[in-house]
Parts: sequence; structure tokens; C-alpha cells
Amino acid sequence: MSNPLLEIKNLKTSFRIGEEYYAAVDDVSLNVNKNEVLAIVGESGSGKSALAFSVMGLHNRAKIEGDINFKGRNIANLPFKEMNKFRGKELSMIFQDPLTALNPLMEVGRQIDEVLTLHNKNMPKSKRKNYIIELLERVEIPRPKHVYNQFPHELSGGMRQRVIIAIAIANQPELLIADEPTTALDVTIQAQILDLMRELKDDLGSGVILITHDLGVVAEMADRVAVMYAGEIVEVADVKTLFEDPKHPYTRSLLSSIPLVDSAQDKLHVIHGIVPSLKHLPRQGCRFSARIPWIDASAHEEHPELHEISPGHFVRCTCYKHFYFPEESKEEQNHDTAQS
Ligand SMILES: Nc1ncnc2c1ncn2[C@@H]1O[C@H](COP(=O)(O)OP(=O)(O)OP(=O)(O)O)[C@@H](O)[C@H]1O
Repeated sequence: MSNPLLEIKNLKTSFRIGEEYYAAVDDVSLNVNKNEVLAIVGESGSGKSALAFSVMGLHNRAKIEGDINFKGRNIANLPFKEMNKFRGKELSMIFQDPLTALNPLMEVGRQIDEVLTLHNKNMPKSKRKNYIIELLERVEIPRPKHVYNQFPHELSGGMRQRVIIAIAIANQPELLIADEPTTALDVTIQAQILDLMRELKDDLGSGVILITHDLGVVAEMADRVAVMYAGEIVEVADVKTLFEDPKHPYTRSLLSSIPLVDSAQDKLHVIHGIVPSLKHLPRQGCRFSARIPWIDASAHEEHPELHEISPGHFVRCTCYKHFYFPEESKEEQNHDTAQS
């Protein structure tokens, strides 16, 4: 097997609250290959952004343990300056909110130029300008020469997000992290931005970590999916397997909480409760158990592990074998149990 572009091993990212550190990312191991989109899904507070920011080295006050191997080099805890050699060049991030990610006081062209110059000190100004205009064209911004001199507030939300993408790909990164890249956009613009990201990924051959809580985006974009709950990965599978044969109760709950147009699904399941706050995350046993109280305690492992139940399909805790939705009738449950 070829070496992964990114290999995260036993990553633990902890924030200090009062006198103690609490892990928001707790012993996470994941790989991303070249030309692959790995989606990370989970509710708000599950640790997705903390994971992404750890890879980008943007958590200067968190405690980071474990390894983040990028092209074979461990970049966890690199000094900020050293990390800057990678950031914006080989590693790049698309942020959720284009208004806060852009400098409101600087023209679009100059903002892209800054990132470009940082890593291409010898490129002459005229060449840079041409390249930036090509980049704006590449992300399908109409009248790129005009937009070059515009300020972010003069552009629509969709256009601003295209500028963010242009900045992120300016130096042709090998790994691109997109944190909720379309959440702030309306649905038609979302689809255009997703199309664009897919095209760019194919052109650049980059690996992509796509962070989202939107399973529609996952179905559209991802090759593989990691489901995160309370700081842990609870299931990993290729996208087809995850949608057709989800196992973990949390994955199943997420999937059955969204309406699917072309499915025979007739009941939507509501996931009760919320991800507990960092200080109150359960650290013992199955972290999801409190949200499925109708499942007998004996179904959970004492120290839940990721089990590889088929090649490339990992599930944490054996409780998946005993899970059913309370809405399901006894008959359905018995039928399911007999089949599994
Ligand atoms: N700088 C910080 N200091 C303290 N706690 C933090 C910090 N950043 C995140 N957290 C906590 O860590 C946990 C995980 O947060 P994170 O933002 O990674 O979740 P998320 O899954 O990305 O959620 P969202 O989808 O809302 O961005 C949350 O409980 C959050 O409050």
C-alpha cells in the first residue's frame, strides 16, 4: 500500500478549562490519501474543527499529543514559524464564513497576492497579477480583472467563498481542509461550490478533509467518511458502505434523522439530547450510551474499541449489534436480529 499523504495517529487535542485539560479530540487515528476526500461528520461540539485546527497547527493554546504525519514528517507541535512553511502552501484550509475569513479592508487581489508572495518570493509582480486573475477565472468569478480590485463587502456570499477557495488553492496545496465550506451559502450556490471543489481536487490531485454536518454534502463529495462523536471516531467506511450499511447507533441516528427523497424510509428518528460540553463529556465506556438509554447497558463494551467488521469498515463498541430505534416495533426488531 502506498504511504498516506496524512497519517494522524492517536491524536489528542485538549483545552484548558480552569485547572484541568479536557480532550476535545480523544485518541483519533485517521489517514488521508492523495486525491481522496475524507469527510468528517458529526453534530456540533463533536470535535471536528478541533481536529482540523490541530492539523493546521492553529491551536496555539491547546495541548496536542500524538502524531500528525504529513508526507512522512510529524508536524504536530511544530513551532508556529516552522508551520508557516507548510500552511498556505502544502496545507491549506477553506473556512466556513467567508466574511470573517477575508480582510474587509483589503482588495481581493491583494489578499490573494499576500498568500502567493509568502511562498513565491521570487515571482515578479506582473506575473503574480496575471496568475491571480487566472485563479479568479479558475474559481469561476466573472469579470476577474474588475473583482481583483474590489473589497469583500462588494461581493455576494457565493463570490466571497470562491475568493476563499482561490486563496486556499493559490499555492496548489497537497492537502486541503474544508471546514463547513458551504454552510453559509444558499442551496444553489452550495451546489456550484461543491462542483468547483470536486473539479479542483481532480485537477490538483490533492487530498481533502471535508468537515460538515450535512450528510447531503457527504454523499455528493466524499470517498470515505469518518463519523465523530464526543471527540472519538465511532465509525469509518467508504461512502457507499456508510450510507447503505451504517452500523454504529450514532451513524444510524444521523442518517435516519434526515429525510431521503428516494427511499422507502417512512419514519424520521430524532436524536435526543446534545453532545455534552467538553467538561462533561463521558470518558468511560461507550460515549453514546446516554443518548440511547433504551439499549441495555450490557450491550456496550467497557473499553469500546474500533472493530474492523469488513475491510476498511470500522465501528466502535459492540452495542451496534444490539441497537434498534425505539420507534421500531418489536416485530421489526426481531426480524432484524434474526437477519444479522
Ligand atoms: N479554544 C477552545 N477552548 C475550550 N474549548 C474549546 C475550544 N475550542 C473548542 N472547544 C470545545 O471543544 C469541543 C469540540 O469543539 P469543535 O469546535 O471542535 O466541535 P465541532 O464538531 O467542530 O462543532 P461545530 O460543528 O459547531 O464547529 C466543544 O465542546 C467546544 O466547546
